[in-house]
This record gives sequence, C-alpha cells and structure tokens, in this order.
Amino acid sequence: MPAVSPAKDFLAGGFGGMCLVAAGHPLDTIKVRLQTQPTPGPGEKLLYAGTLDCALKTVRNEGFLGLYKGMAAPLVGVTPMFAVCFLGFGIGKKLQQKHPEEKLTAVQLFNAGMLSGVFTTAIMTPGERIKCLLQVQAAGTGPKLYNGPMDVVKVLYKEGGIRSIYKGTCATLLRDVPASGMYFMTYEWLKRMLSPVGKEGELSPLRTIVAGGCAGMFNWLVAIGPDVLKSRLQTAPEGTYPNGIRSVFVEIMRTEGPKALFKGAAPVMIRAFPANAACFLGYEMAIKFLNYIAPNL
Ligand SMILES: CC(=O)O[C@H](CC(=O)[O-])C[N+](C)(C)C
Repeated sequence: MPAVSPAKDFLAGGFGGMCLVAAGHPLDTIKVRLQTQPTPGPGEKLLYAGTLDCALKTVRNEGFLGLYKGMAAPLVGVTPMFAVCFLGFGIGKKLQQKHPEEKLTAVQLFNAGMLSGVFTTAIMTPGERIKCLLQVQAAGTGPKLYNGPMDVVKVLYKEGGIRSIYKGTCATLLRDVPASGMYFMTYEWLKRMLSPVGKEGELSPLRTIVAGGCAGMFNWLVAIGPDVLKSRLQTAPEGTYPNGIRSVFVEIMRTEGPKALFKGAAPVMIRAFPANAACFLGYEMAIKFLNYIAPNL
C-alpha cells in the first residue's frame, strides 16, 4: 500500500470532485426532480413518468442547459467536499496503520471511509440544501423564490439562521457515513483485485474506471433510502416536518409505502457509474501528477 500523503489526497480529491460534477450533474438534476415531484391528486397524472420522460421534458422546456441548472453550487461545494472526503479517508487509513506500508483489511477500509463521511458532512449538508432547492425550483412546480445559490443562502439565513442552512444534517450523516464506508472499501478492494500480480495499486485507466464506477454504485445502494428522506426534508417548507427525518419517514410510509424510498433510483444508478469513474480517474491522474512534480509532498 503506497504511503498516505494528506496534502496530495486533498488536492487530488478536489480535482476528482470537479470531474464527478462535470460527468454526473444532468442525472443528479433528474434524480432530485423525480424524488420531489408533487404527489398527483385523484385522476391526475404524475408530472414525470420516469427518468427518460423527466430528461425529455427538461430538455424540451428548458433546453439542454436545463439539465445543468444548479451546477454552480455543487461545483463550488463538491470540489472542497471531495478534497475533504479523500483527506478524511487518508487520515482514517493512517490512524489504523502501525507503519505507512501496512495493508488494511476490508473492515479497516470501511472504517476509514466512514470517518471520511463524518468529515464531509459540514460541507455536504449546506451544499445539498442549496442544490436541491434550486433543482426543485427549476422544475417550475412552485413559486420562484431564489435567484441563485447566494440568494438561497441569504433567504435561508433570514428565515432561520445557520440552523436553516444546515437543515438535514442528521439525514446527511445517515446517508453518507455508511455510504462512504462502502464507497472506499469497494474501490480499494477492486483496486487490489484488478491490479496486475506484483504491481498492487497500479491500475490502468480502464480498470480505474471499472473500480471507481462500481464504488459509486455500491455507495448509492446504501445511500438511496436516506437520500430520499434528505431531499424531502431539505426542500420542504419550514415547519412541515417537526421531528425532522423521523417525520419524513413516518409520512412517506403512511402515504406512499416503502417503495418511495427508492424514488429516483434509476437516474442515481445511471449517474453513479460514469460520475464516480470520472472522479477516481481524475483523482488517480492528479496523484500521479503530484507525485511527479512534488515527490516529497
Ligand atoms: C452521496 C454522495 O455524495 O456520494 C458520493 C458519490 C457520488 O455519487 O456523488 C460519495 N461520497 C459520499 C463518498 C462523497
């Protein structure tokens, strides 16, 4: 196992995050719109019949760039978030190693990933709140309340201070702590499995794409249920859910049943592979570049 460098993990992780946003945002827009579309009244039809219908309606009504609405916030938020995410994973690995070259078990990699999930929540929660509110607003199912990411921050701050900006923190932890464990454990495990014999950790770009894409899909297998709860909570008007995520869960079970916890699963899974393949490919390329220009960093 190559020695961990926190500075390189931070920088390369940020670059990986930028690659992930560029590759995955259109499907993220579709996911949030499907997850938060209004429940139809008796005799009414759903606004979006599914992933393809949502994509076609968005392109027809808003143009191709409609799929990229709300991308400024994730780009500004995701870059530092992934920097912290890879840094947290690196620190989590370092904390469990007795010497820098020690190979970690799958459980230890999972633990390091969970620590990374805790680290990222401070950036992830407001980033997701802003992004989801803008994505839902762009769907045109309600009044126009915000003029962009900064305006969302201003309005939320006026409405309820930092507490409102950080609405959904528990839901984000519930989603990202186990999901990040799964994410990094899958990637590192596949990296070992796919490496040529005697050259552990040295992956070709194609194998990095496979390992990164699968890590993204396993991440979302764990994250999809809590993600629905989080999106509902973060986009609901103030006071809708007095007990936070618990109230959302009870309401969903009562009105829609457990199937609703998988809403938006198709676009999530379709996005997960390319977005995370791009992320890990960007990360590995950036690490190689940093090792070349600053071997002692
Ligand atoms: C929920 C989420 O952001 O997942 C990340 C991967 C993705 O598809 O965006 C991974 N991680 C939680 C580790 C940041």
